[in-house]
Amino acid sequence: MEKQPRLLASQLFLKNSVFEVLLNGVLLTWKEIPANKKVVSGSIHHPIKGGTSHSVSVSEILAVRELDVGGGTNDDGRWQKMPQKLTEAYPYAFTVSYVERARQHRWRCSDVTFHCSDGVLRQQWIQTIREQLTALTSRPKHLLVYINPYGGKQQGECIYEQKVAPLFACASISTDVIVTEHANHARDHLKTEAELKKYDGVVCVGGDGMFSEIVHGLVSRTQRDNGVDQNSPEEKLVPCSLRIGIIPAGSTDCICYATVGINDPVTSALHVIVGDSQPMDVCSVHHNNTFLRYSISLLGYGFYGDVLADSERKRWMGPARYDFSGFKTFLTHHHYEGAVSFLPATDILGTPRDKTRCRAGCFICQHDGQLYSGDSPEESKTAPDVSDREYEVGWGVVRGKFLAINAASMSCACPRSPMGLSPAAHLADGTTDLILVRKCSRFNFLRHLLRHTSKDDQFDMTFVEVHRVRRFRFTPRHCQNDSELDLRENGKQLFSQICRDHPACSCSPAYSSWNCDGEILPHAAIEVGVHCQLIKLFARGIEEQPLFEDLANPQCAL
Ligand SMILES: CCCCCCCCCCCCC/C=C/[C@@H](O)[C@H](COP(=O)(O)O)NC(=O)CCCCC
Ligand SMILES: Nc1ncnc2c1ncn2[C@@H]1O[C@H](COP(=O)(O)OP(=O)(O)O)[C@@H](O)[C@H]1O
Ligand SMILES: [Ca+2]
Repeated sequence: MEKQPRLLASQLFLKNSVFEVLLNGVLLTWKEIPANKKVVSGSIHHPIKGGTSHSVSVSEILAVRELDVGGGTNDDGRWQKMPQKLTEAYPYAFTVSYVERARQHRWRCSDVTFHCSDGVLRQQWIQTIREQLTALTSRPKHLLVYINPYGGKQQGECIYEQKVAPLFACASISTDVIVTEHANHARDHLKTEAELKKYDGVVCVGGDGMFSEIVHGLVSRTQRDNGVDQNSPEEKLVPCSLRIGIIPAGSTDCICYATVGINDPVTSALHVIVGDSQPMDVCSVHHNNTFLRYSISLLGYGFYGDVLADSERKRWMGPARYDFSGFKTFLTHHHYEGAVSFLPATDILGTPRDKTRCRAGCFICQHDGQLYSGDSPEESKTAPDVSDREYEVGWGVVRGKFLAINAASMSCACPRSPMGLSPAAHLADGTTDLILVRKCSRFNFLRHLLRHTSKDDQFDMTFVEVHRVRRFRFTPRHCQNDSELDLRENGKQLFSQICRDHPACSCSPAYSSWNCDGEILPHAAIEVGVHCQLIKLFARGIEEQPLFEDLANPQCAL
């Protein structure tokens, strides 16, 4: 028979008042007892009306610890200031640390200290709370942490030491920390060396590029361990068992923002500690049956590829490099010619034009994720050659000149674009939103881009189309074969020569690059497939905000 959680109810002191404190296995509640209704002996629960009350889910309690009232410090060594009368009459105290929700999806760690006159009662409380925390099996106990010291504003180590490590210690999580020494250090360590069995998860301190390293390391390791060939675009990949936590310390941090709702290291650390789990789709990118990269957020050709290529040369500017290169790329207004063929996701709930958003516990992700087993008839269809594609059942093809070709496997919301590139995209539905922006005037493109920063619909424009797809391919007009890279290099030289000779020329180069989660891909011709729920994050998706956030405090729900 399943063991029932112990129910505990006592009258305990908190800040000069008596509180009725109740622990029932799901919630810890404390409610102030009006002065005329006190039952001082009380370990029996009496429902009492009136007074302030608080309620915390046991799943959001971080830790409980004894407080040494006499010495004035708790077992963290932190100084506790307490009224003398209280410490004399009720010398036994314990502190509960728990998650408190603040504004805009921010989480904070709060402490509440209860006092009593009986040492046995205090032990009973501490032990019972610890038992209930131990029963929460989804919580990590041992984590492998990678810090990129050069991401974003180069604050990764400091953010981790000051904001995150103390919280992990408070929650009794042990860590092995690696500060990376070069690009791909984390990826290669995960791929070949790391003793993954020792850990309950991996934590990444950095930006989207660093997260991408961790994903590449974990996914490649999992495929190798399971004998799966990543070079085959049709291969069904094996999901990774370890969850990944992101402590945002990069420039865009869009994966953190779109899965938590805010880029805040403390909030992210708390999501790791409570053991949240959010499945995520991953796109695989291939060229000529050779694996290139995985993408979790944005795969962008044209505008976002050019912004990235330009911004990489300006890393010294920090996150501001994207604003500079974004503006410059907008002015250059290059377009690129090619054919995009895609396999629409027809069997799913949801479209890219929906008004509903992917939120914590998303029904569409649950429904579409289950439906997508990888064996569906659509999935087994291979991409035909581009010349045949319009005639192939199920596949669509669009040819033309594009300012941007973007595939957003999730909303790609970030502080620059709070709704994201595809506001209705889902984290774990097995699809990506393919956004095609055809050549248009600078003015119209600016209107489209500006809509990324507002609530207006960026797809409601004649030169923009969006498709929710399972697979797609891009073939640039001027090359359809293996020698693409050579052509590309020669083409660049040729083009720059022509443009040097004709400075006023407004023609576009033949190729852009792909921006793959902030990393540049060298090939223009790619084939992309979505792998539903291949990885899991220590996150839960963005929580719905209370209707009147200013007034509503979910901690005071009683
Ligand atoms: C001229 C007005 C332009 C206004 C456009 C604003 C739209 C911004 C949308 C940003 C979407 C970002 C998608 C996420 C991409 C990241 O993976 C990538 C790498 O991040 P990180 O490793 O943390 O540096 N970031 C980018 O590619 C930056 C794109 C910024 C474009 C202005
Ligand atoms: N120690 C290191 N030195 C140099 N580059 C690194 C190091 N560790 C990781 N990187 C690389 O830095 C790049 C950017 O990292 P990221 O954390 O995403 O910062 P940002 O958001 O500023 O781009 C990634 O491509 C990653 O591979
Ligand atoms: Ca998706």
